[in-house]
Amino acid sequence: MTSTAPVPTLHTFAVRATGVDRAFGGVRALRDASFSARPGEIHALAGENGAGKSTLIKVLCGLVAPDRGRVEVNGRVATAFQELSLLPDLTVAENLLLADPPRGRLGLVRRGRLAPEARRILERFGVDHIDSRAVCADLPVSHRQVVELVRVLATEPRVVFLDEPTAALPDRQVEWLAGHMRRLRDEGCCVIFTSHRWREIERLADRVTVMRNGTHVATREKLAEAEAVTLMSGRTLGAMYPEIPPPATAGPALSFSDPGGISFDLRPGEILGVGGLAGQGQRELFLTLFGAGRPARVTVDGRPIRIRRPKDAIRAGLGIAYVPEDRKAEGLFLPLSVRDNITLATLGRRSAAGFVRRGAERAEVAGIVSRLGIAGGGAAAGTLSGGNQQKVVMARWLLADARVLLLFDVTRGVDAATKHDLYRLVAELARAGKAILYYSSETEEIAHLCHRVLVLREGRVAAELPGPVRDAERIVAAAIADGEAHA
Ligand SMILES: Nc1ncnc2c1ncn2[C@@H]1O[C@H](COP(=O)(O)OP(=O)(O)OP(=O)(O)O)[C@@H](O)[C@H]1O
Repeated sequence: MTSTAPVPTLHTFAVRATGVDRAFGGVRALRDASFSARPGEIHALAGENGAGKSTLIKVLCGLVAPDRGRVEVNGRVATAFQELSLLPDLTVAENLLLADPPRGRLGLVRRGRLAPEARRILERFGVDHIDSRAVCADLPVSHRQVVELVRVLATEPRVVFLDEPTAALPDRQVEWLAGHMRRLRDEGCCVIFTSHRWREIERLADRVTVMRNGTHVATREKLAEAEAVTLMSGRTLGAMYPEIPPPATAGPALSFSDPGGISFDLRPGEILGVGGLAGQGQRELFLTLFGAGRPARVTVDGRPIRIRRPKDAIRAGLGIAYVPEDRKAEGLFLPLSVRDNITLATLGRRSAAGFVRRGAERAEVAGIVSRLGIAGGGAAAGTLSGGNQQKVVMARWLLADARVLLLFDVTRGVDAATKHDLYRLVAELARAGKAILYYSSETEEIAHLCHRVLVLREGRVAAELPGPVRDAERIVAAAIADGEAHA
């Protein structure tokens, strides 16, 4: 039978949501949200923390039912989530083949075939350095993330959702993932991903959709970062990076000398960046200084101190803020209010004479809370978004006696507007005379925020660059150039 009816335009979209509402209890995660993505494109979803990106993905892949509105999908869908969905007690092979294990003639699972089959898949994706027999819980987070991605990509889907796929990946694996995203796109697959790193969106996405407050704001092929930030936050933020005040000329607040190959002095008001390719000893340096690594000797304000446990570091006036890999807030007392969390660090000081000066303290905290745009001073810290919790952790140091701050990847997984606020907080801490050691998995930040940058390679200082470096490529070049010189 022939028909002259026009061919239905089934393939103009791979997924489409129209007028979707979804609430969780009292929280309206999606409000009249619409979205559409095509086959053969990489489409980024951008928005602040809590804008509704993950919820939209969950609605589109059928994991969460919309309260209202329509969802249409063309083809097989695969999704990799932020919270890894691997079963931790199972091996890599079991996780990879869970949905479709190799079976014998009687339909029984051939356990002996699991590991070799999984190894073939890992080889196909160029990541056979990961042992298919390893138990997932024993793998580093970055490897678990790679396994999660391989599990998703290996199903040859027509639509792929990747919810912050790069947040736990080192640079090299980001390149690996980018390659596979492009390959899938070129094969006609629709690849949808979320990220808080604008450079990644710029580099990878054919189109970007911005969400704010659970709703669609714009979909564009080209979008400059400044406009994106305005669209995401609903406010004009001005320059992304603040002016960094000059450091004091006073003697060092901290001197560290490690026979292993890292030595530095850190002056009051100075922001010293720790850069280099991922995994070159940056984390170990921070852990050592915080008393959670190998024992170290440092000099703080001229006093030699031995650091063997975190208590030694805190007594010596070292404060640490970082985002742990599993993204659960540490260093905060979640049931206590924001205000109490900020003042906690100073209780010892204020009650030295037997009194806590509540009034003065309250005024000081109110000033900080409003200056830094921290939401809900009286609310329990546990109810804040990750980015706002991070602000509270750092705001504490403004009041506290800590003289040296160890800021380790404090902006990871945080949206652009909150990053903007955190950068200002870093500048303010420096202005208040705190000596700051700063690491970020985004080299861009180190390039803009730091007075000086130590470039690490294999646990040693490979180069020292005067800052602000501004051009992140120069830090990467210094890390690599030195590597070649040593090769
Ligand atoms: N299962 C749930 N129960 C209660 N509230 C939820 C649930 N899932 C999401 N929310 C709320 O819905 C809102 C949107 O969350 P969603 O995770 O979709 O945002 P997002 O844009 O993905 O944020 P992020 O960038 O931080 O991952 C937030 O206020 C969040 O707290």
